Amino acid sequence: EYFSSTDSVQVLAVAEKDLLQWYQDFIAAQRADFSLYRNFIKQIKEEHEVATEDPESFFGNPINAFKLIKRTVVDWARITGYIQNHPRLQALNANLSELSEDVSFPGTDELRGAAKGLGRLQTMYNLSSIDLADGVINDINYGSELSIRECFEIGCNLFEAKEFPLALSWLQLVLKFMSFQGASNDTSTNDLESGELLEEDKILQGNGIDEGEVVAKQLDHEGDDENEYNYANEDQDEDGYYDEELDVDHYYDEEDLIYEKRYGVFAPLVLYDIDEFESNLAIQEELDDTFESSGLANNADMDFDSAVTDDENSGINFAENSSSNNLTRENDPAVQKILLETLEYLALASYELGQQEAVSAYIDEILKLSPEHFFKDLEIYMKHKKALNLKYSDNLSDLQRNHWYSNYTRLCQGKRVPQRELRKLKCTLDTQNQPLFVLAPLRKEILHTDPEIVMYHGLLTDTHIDDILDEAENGMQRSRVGGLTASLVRDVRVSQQAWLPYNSTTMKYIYRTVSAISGLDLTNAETMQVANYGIGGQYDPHYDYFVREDPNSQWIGNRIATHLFFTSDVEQGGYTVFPYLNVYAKPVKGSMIMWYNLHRSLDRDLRTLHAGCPVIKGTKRICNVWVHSGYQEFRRPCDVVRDNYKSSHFGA
Ligand SMILES: O=C(O)CCC(=O)C(=O)O
Ligand SMILES: [Fe+2]
Repeated sequence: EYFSSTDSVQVLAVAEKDLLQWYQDFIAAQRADFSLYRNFIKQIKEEHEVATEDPESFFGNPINAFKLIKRTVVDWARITGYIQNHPRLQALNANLSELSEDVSFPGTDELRGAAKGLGRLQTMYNLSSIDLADGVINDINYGSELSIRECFEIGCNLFEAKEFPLALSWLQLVLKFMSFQGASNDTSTNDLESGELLEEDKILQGNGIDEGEVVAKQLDHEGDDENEYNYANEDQDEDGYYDEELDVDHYYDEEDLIYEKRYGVFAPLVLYDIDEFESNLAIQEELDDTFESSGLANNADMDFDSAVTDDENSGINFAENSSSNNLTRENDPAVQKILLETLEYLALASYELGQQEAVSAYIDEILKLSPEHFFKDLEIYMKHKKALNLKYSDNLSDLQRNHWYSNYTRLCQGKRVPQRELRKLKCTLDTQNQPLFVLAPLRKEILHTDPEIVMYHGLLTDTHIDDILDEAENGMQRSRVGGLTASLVRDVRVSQQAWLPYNSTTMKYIYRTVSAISGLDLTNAETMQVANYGIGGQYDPHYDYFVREDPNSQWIGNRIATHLFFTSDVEQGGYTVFPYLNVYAKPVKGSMIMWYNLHRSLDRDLRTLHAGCPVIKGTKRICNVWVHSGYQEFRRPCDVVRDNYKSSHFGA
């Protein structure tokens, strides 16, 4: 579960650094080998060219005859042995499997989850796809743009998640970025130029600039000037590297092919698309078979010296080729493939939304690109099938259908409906008649009066919070919702959580503080829940009390009160909101919100519906102390009259 927690994303980033280093070293070493093989083979090939002119005379020369025999006995055997033993690849594989034991790499679900997280943010905060693609979140430019490929991935994943309008907006962006003037009717502009097309592909296509540099540097260290020369120049020759006729060249092509694949080098770890993975695997296997070689360390022993010396064919045409790296190439199969897939998704998403004309327009474009595309038949089907004509409301989620939904989103955006009552709200310093607070009075902010929702500021210091995080670190798991038996991982709550008992010094401090503030008996409190929310992390509107109480619960009675600590600030988003009460609270590190979930009569207070809004930027950390109603008879006695009438007309 990576998308739901910033902490785990950071773990992944650390793991990726390892991957980066390993592959970089691996590639550098492979390339160094390649140049040795190539030079060796080139030299032999030249000999054969001479030999074919007059074989009899050539091999009639005892020196030539000796060289041939020496090569077959010594050199070819060495190369073969070198290639067949494979410590480098074995070492890489060992590293990889060790890493995947430590870190569970994300899969397709996680990618989908992350895309949905972004989509949730867009819906909640009216963030346009084009702004996000430009790295702009709520008018703040964070300078991290999305590439076309990333926009494409978001679009596809949102489509698969049935978020059709959002999927459309992303895929239309892809079309626009590709400067495709087809069926897209969106006319807004974007900073991205088509020249920036498929930025990853540029890298993945193995133009090799970086790797070449790396190797050149490495060889520089080793003082191997010849090799460095070959290396630095190798990048310059984009297609084929060397004489086309040389068989060895196809190794390079294959190597490049691997990079060209979307997740080429990561294929064994990131299973994105099974077909793609399989074809990568096939290429990888072929490559492995070919280069079952021993490590670079053995190079010194090999007798390739003569072959390494000259290489007059390398290093030409640098300037020419660098301009052909521009990926706007219309006929580039990678570009065509994305374009086609984008159009396919656009046609399907439009179809789902009943946008019949758009469907036809997209299919026309598809057939222009690929006349035999199977959408040919689908077009007839789609044209003849009655337009779905879904209304806007047909696409609303259950959540969006709630009558409080607009309050919810408004509050999440930090906006309240103006109300007379708001004027009664105030901030006070309060000792609560507790000796604990005489010297350091509580800084109370009343957010709502009936039911009372109070925010207490500055309760936890950074040290307390660090202690809590340390204690919770090992127990974090994706949050589950649901009472009784069903405890499900659902999108309703996207966060990670752990539970802490009141044992340590800091936890005892929390226990004392909460009992002093609320006056409740904490012997009937749940252990403290620690949670953190990452990208799009949130908690849909809900009640903290249990609708059906668990007869086997270890706690007596329902959750009478919630104490919600904020243990981080949040850069953007992540407010706690009460849709019925027109209340929002912006998280402030070290503060706590407290409210009662039950009326004094212990009936459920339906007004306490609340939510954790999606985090837009940053990490949100909270802790919950839920106290149950048992033992509180003297702490919070009942009124004479039942007071549940106050909320009986609320509720979904
Ligand atoms: O994250 C929030 O602001 C609310 C959390 C919450 O309501 C809960 O954990 O029950
Ligand atoms: Fe809650």
